[in-house]
Amino acid sequence: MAKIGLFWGTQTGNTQTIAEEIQKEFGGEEVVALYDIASADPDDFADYDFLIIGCPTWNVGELQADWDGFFDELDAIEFTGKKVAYFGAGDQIGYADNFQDAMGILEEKISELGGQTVGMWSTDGYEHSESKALKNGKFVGLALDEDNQSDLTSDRITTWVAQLKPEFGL
Ligand SMILES: Cc1cc2nc3c(=O)[nH]c(=O)nc-3n(C[C@H](O)[C@H](O)[C@H](O)COP(=O)(O)O)c2cc1C
Repeated sequence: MAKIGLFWGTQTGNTQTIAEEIQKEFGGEEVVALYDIASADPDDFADYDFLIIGCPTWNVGELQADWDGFFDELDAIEFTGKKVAYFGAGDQIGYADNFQDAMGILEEKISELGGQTVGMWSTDGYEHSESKALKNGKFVGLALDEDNQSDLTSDRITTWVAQLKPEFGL
């Protein structure tokens, strides 16, 4: 069974594509199992000590619709003892005051529920002005911008996964 459960939601496909790239970078489906949050069950989370959560920000600072629908179900999940990494898709130019807010909203909630955040990411190379995804001057996870910096995505994923492997103890 895969060691990592990666739960993603998407509106226009970017986050699914990114999730598949992250899976590949970790070594494929034997290492990372993918779940569309639109059809995921809270019990699916119980199978993994290592989780990756992927959510784009929509509607000016909001969760993607399927994550929004799942949000209250998070309360039923035992996150204590789990290491949780986050990634998001956003638009730092079009939504500079709300860049990656969804990643921050999910990280705050899951941390309150006991999850231990790993995979923090530097803000170097970004031009946003405000974000709920910032903690101690860093993004709480991998911030990707397919609208303005898609050329950087592959390298960012490679670097982030290399950072995560030891953080997950893999
Ligand atoms: C109406 C609309 C609202 C958006 N709001 C935000 C936002 O508040 N913050 C942000 O960082 N990106 C925002 N975005 C950008 C999307 O998050 C970005 O295009 C992302 O790649 C979409 O991912 P998806 O294809 O997985 O749904 C918005 C895009 C649209 C069209």
